[in-house]
Amino acid sequence: MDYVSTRGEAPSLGFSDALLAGLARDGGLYVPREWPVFSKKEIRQLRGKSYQEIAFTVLSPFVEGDIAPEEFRAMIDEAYATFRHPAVAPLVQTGPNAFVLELFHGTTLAFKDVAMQLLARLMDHALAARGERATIVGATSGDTGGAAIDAFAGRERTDIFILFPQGKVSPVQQRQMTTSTAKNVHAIAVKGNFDDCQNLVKAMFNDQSFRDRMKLSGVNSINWARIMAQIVYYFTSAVTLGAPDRKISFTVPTGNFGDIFAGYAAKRMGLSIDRLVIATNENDILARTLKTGRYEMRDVKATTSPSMDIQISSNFERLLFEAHGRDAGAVRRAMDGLRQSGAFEIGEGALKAIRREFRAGRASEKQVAATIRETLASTGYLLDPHSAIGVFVAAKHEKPGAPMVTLATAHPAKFPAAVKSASGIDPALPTWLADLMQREERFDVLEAKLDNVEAFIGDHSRVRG
Ligand SMILES: Cc1ncc(COP(=O)(O)O)c(C=O)c1O
Ligand SMILES: N[C@@H](CCOP(=O)(O)O)C(=O)O
Repeated sequence: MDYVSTRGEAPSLGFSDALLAGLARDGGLYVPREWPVFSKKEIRQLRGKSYQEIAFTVLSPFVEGDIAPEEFRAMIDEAYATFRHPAVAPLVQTGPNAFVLELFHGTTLAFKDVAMQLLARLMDHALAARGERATIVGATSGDTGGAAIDAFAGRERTDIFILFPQGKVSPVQQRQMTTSTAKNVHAIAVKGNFDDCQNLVKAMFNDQSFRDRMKLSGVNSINWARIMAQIVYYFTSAVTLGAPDRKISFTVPTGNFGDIFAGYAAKRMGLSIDRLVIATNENDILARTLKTGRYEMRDVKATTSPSMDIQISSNFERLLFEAHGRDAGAVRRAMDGLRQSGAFEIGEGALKAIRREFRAGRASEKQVAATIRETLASTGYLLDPHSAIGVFVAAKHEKPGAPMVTLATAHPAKFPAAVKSASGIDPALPTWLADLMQREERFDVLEAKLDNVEAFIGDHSRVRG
């Protein structure tokens, strides 16, 4: 399988090169040249299989020609052995047709662990094969950073630099990033918001000489391998609920559009998905875009779901590419508009294509708190604020008799203040993190300026240009 850039001006690459590249050299995002498609019979055969077996079957076409099957299987087994639940991503029924898909049984209690544990192993494998090292950079609104630091800590071939917005992540999220004792880990508090952090990461990738000198690689969902790994749980949950002989809908708490784009990919691969519902918090740029056809940035509001406090939703670019029939010129024009004026219009045809596949809704801060409280009262289930946004929006898009799965993207203990204020319950961290808040912190604070961040990374990375 090879990968093409959404902006059409970078060379197409094989899997491992796309993995190490992160962002394409033309600023675009890599997508597979074509979607592998599974027949109904092949999907039916996934029933009753383990998460690891399904991951191997579903993901193999994406790495074919690049990674030997037995090596890929070993990476999958090792990655998911870090999960604390035998099913990796169990389904929990919360209503007659309502389910939550728990994606928070990994080491850092958010869905990011699912992809990040595999990504770290894939990168080690690709770097070892080339005898190279890499400097990993990532931007986080709270969860990607912790998951990446956990997955890459102590790895010989990589140094990792995570930019998080100072004062805008939960205390648990911050500690997960700042208490690592591994020498290859660097947590950086940026004086700005998540979009500033993400812009800095993209700017470093677009600075070709810095990129080459530092051998930059990325762990955000701009990296195709992140999306790829997230496709698996749509398959595992859908076949459990009767796919391919029944259509399943999914509601996804959405920020950077990576998780829901993985659902779209699963559908393109033949999975019988009915509705794909985008759920946003008060930073509702995606819900507004679906309604009006205009993607228009506004100021970011701080909410109780900080991981979704995002305006520049990176993976929407991958959807635009598909919705425009893979016309890279149309994507370039939209992205130029976004850079120049903070907005772009989606043409009628593309908008129609997007609306055919997606619905969207938003939850206000009051609605999030009420959903946490009411779900607890009616089912005994305690949601984190991000998952609560999903459950609130899902309820508005359920169809009688059709299963609706909401992705539960984080454990409530990552956001104890918001959960306690909504429900009265103080959710406890699991035993392996019980002393997290007593661990010593280590991080640097930098202005949101490209020169400062590049100088810091240049001084601290073991990759020397
Ligand atoms: C807990 C949680 N829920 C939802 C999201 C949104 O996911 P995505 O950015 O893939 O849309 C994030 C951050 O990405 C998150 O950390
Ligand atoms: N919500 C994310 C933001 C970054 O998203 P990513 O999926 O592109 O890595 C976070 O928690 O950091």
